[in-house]
Amino acid sequence: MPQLLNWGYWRAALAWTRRPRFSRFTTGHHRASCGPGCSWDPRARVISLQGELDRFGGVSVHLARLAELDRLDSADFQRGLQAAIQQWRSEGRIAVWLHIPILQSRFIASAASLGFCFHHAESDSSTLTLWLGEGPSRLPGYATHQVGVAGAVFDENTRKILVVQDRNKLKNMWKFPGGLSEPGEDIGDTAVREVFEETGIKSEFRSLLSIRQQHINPGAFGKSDMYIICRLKPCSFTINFCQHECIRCEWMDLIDLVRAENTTPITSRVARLLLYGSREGFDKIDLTREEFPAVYTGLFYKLYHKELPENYKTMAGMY
Ligand SMILES: NC(=O)C1=CN([C@@H]2O[C@H](COP(=O)(O)OP(=O)(O)OC[C@H]3O[C@@H](n4cnc5c(N)ncnc54)[C@H](O)[C@@H]3O)[C@@H](O)[C@H]2O)C=CC1
Ligand SMILES: [Mg+2]
Repeated sequence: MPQLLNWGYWRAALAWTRRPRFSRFTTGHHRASCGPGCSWDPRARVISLQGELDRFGGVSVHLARLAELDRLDSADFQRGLQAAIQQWRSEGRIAVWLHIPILQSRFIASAASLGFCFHHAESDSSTLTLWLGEGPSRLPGYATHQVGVAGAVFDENTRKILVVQDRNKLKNMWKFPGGLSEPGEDIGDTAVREVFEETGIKSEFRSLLSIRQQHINPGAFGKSDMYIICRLKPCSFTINFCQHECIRCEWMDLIDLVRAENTTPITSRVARLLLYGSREGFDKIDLTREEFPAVYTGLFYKLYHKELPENYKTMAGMY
């Protein structure tokens, strides 16, 4: 948890010369509260931010918490930020994280001229960083991969597998239906959702079969791409495929997909993996899923690995 510092600590964190246009602050000689995370002291003629100190010794500044932000011009902001940086340096802070609401993006150029760089952006804000510590920056980067998930829906009774041909890319190439994971979505849930959206087939997660990692992927805006294929069990069989995304969709004999030439290498390899699993037992190919509580956060996560025999899980009487 970042430590919230008291007002006095950050009194000089961001200051600019008071201007007459802030007339509502010209009377009174007490500190007026002007919103969460920000205080105004008419005597000191400064605006102070409630900076947050993180556990690594960096400082986070949320401009959204600064009152009168709409009326602050870029030059005043830059002067205030410069003074604050000096202060943080003298206090031995290692980095500054500056969170800027999209409507206040005019401050980005001011910050950049003082050495800040983009760290990441969300739909409504950007985050810039400035390294103040010794040597090159040790700040972690932002997201490095996108995650795509496909569902290999295999019907053990008919030995048929569900395949599609994309409308927009890989035309005439058979592949498994799938798509990009939503933020916070489990891998198996992405596979089930994407299969249903693209083909109309309902299914259940069974296991994780393969992971492909590819760098500098044009479809991932030049970032890395993780493409995960799951084994799914069908719960319905009537195809009603999405005309926007697919030009063909069918239940194909698994052996035909294994022999097919108009397919991607990854689809072909996973078809062979499924053939092996269906003949020798899926335990040979499945990475199964189990949920655990996270030690530090108390949240839950999923762990995927080859099935571990029950006596090895408990280790009862094993020593
Ligand atoms: N090796 C294989 O068999 C294949 C693997 N993949 C992997 O699957 C994952 C993504 O699957 P998708 O089916 O593509 O995702 P998806 O099912 O989430 O569809 C993405 C949608 O966004 C649209 N789209 C993408 N870029 C666009 C742009 N610049 N402008 C407008 N619309 C755009 C597409 O037309 C599609 O409708 C990735 O991980 C990718 O690497 C995708 C195709 C084949
Ligand atoms: Mg798709």
